[in-house]
Amino acid sequence: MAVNDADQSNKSHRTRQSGAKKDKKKLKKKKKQDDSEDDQKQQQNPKAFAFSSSNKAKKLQSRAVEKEQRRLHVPIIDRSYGEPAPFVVVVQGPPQVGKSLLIKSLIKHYTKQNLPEVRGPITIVSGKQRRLQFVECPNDVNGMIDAAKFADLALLLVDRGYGFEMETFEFLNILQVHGFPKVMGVLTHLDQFKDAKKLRKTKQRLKHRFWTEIYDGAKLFYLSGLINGKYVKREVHNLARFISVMKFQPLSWRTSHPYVLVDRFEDITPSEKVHENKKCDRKVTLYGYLRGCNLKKGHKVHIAGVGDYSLPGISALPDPCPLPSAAKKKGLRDKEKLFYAPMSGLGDLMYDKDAVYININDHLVQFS
Ligand SMILES: Nc1nc2c(ncn2[C@@H]2O[C@H](COP(=O)(O)OP(=O)(O)OP(=O)(O)O)[C@@H](O)[C@H]2O)c(=O)[nH]1
Repeated sequence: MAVNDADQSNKSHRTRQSGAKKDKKKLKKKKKQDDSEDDQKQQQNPKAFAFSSSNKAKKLQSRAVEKEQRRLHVPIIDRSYGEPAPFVVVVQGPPQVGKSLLIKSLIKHYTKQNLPEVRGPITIVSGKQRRLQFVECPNDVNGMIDAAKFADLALLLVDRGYGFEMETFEFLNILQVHGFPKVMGVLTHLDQFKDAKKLRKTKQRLKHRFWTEIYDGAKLFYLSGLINGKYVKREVHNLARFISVMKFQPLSWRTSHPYVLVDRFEDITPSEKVHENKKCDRKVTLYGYLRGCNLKKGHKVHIAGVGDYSLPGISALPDPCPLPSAAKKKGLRDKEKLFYAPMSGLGDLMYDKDAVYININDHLVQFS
């Protein structure tokens, strides 16, 4: 039978209501929709690099904070090799507060030797791996500025009778300029308090004043008075112990610049030249431990309070106060050297550029 194409009426397409074909179609449709949404998003370009999920944002944020903290806590590497130079303990305070007496008491504790007077840096061995150099800070601003540059630990002496004085605040401000070293407070003249309650109150007040100046919990020691003209042994022992185990952080400026704390100097200008002209140019040799980094011949150096000079020469000398282990290794002496204070006139070995001097006590010398 012939059928006219135009007359033919087809059943309209019935979309599948169930079965595999229906699922396939559904998936296809969904995919198409997603793609068009993505296209739309790309076209809109929501803020470039911004997060779209809050979880991701939280993770990113905490990671950034962690990274920053890690950067802040990177240990500063002490690049010095060999034995570390002695740590410098600067004893600072207003006049007559007891600076010399404290240094003498500490030296007595560490070395069992009596120091007649405090002049220049005094080097001692305080432990197997540690040497300390005690310096009394002068009572003028220039002296304080110099001391602030080389101090690894500053002992701030405070007379309880007067409380904190100008000198202490001045010194604290100066310390801030040059990189803050460790700071400890020491209260003296506490024996002048007769009333125990008043003493306790004053201690509290001064402690809180000290904390507001430095930081909450800064260490403050008390020296309760004198026994036979010396501080109480137990208190000095505690203070010495604290200094011996203290951790010193290398300050970044200092580790990148060479500096020397001179513990002895010698004028080597020929005497005829000085006789001829008292104001002639002098040649002076300076002795001390080199800190920071290496120093070279010809370097320009600044001598505090004097001026700028260039170094005509530099030479390494044997350590006048070696650590016990090093002294033993070299097999020079059985007795460990514990003490070196050339300007105060103590110490039994003295190294010069071209000679070594040995001090022998008079009672040990026998003449025949
Ligand atoms: N009663 C009492 N006297 C003390 C105390 N501390 C120090 N002195 C005395 O204070 C005087 C001064 O002590 P020094 O050690 O010479 O003080 P200084 O700070 O070195 O003094 P200058 O170098 O002149 O600034 C000495 O006679 C000490 O005996 C203390 O806690 N109680």
